Amino acid sequence: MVVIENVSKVFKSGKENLTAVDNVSLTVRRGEIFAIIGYSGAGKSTLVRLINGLESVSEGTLTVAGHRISGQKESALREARQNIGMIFQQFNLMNSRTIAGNIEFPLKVAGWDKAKRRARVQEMLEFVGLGDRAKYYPDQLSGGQKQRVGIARALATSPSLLLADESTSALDPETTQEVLGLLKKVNDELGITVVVITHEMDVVSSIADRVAVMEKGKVVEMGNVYDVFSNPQTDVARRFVSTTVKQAPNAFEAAELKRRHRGYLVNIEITEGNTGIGKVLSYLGNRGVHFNIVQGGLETLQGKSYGNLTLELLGDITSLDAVVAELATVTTVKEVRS
Ligand SMILES: Nc1ncnc2c1ncn2[C@@H]1O[C@H](COP(=O)(O)OP(=O)(O)OP(=O)(O)O)[C@@H](O)[C@H]1O
Repeated sequence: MVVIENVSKVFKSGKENLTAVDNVSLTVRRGEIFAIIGYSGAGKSTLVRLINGLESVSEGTLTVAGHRISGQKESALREARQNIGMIFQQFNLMNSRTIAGNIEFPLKVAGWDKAKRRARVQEMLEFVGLGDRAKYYPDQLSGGQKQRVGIARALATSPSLLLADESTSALDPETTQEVLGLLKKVNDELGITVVVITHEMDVVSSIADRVAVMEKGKVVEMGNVYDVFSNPQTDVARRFVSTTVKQAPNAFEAAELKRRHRGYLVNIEITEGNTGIGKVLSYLGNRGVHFNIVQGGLETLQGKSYGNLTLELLGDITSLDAVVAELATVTTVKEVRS
């Protein structure tokens, strides 16, 4: 759906060059929800603006649904953009128009006749759950409702791609989940490909199929959401994971744990695959070893768990060594050291 090949964007200001997007290559597949996550300044918004042609690429090629975006003139871009809907953090609704008027606007621009416009507006209002709000004005709606209008407006002309740039960042956690639920419905029921730009791990874990992690203009990790976040390879991905799941003890926590527990402390990784952990732990008693769970965190992504547990193992040295060796055959085991 979106094919980005070796794309860079360099902003020039005076003698300074700033590379906002640095040699990025990625493919968003038709029908998926693809997340781009990164901290402020990573280049996410610039990448989205390159996808819809609001910024021109400095290098590389970019196509959306087979339409070339890079290197095109404004007239060709206008046509390509009809296939792309976009929603924004601040909703960008026109306050002087009713909700129906906002949703109708892109249909007017696209030249739809009045009867068709009316029917489509009502259809979209029903789809986003605002069937009874047609005559309201944006100021009379909550943030979540405004974003629903934004989604209805973006989808009115039936694009095949929806770009959501920090679309839930201005919303509280509960409303965020409602809007994410609606984006999932857009994807499931209408088959629209969704690209979500975010700095929030929860957004990715709630709805995305695949993710690209951006840092300093580059994509530093990319893949299936579960694979990337259950086994992060870069510091930036690990930082995102740590916002949702407690990590293995750091040096300070390890010292504190050692002060409070006299047993042998080990941290084990939990992933969906290693069902063998339970088996090993359930036989510990037979070896004269007991355990306490003293710290840890578990999370579910795409219906699969990942995380880690810190265990205090109690028993004689030889049995402990044997147990640790056995655990090491089914998962990653690290001694907790201060
Ligand atoms: N029009 C512009 N002119 C000059 N520099 C720009 C322009 N747009 C973005 N930049 C710079 O490019 C870099 C990437 O910005 P971008 O907005 O794409 O990042 P981001 O990951 O979306 O962050 P945020 O969430 O804060 O918007 C930043 O250093 C920013 O200052």
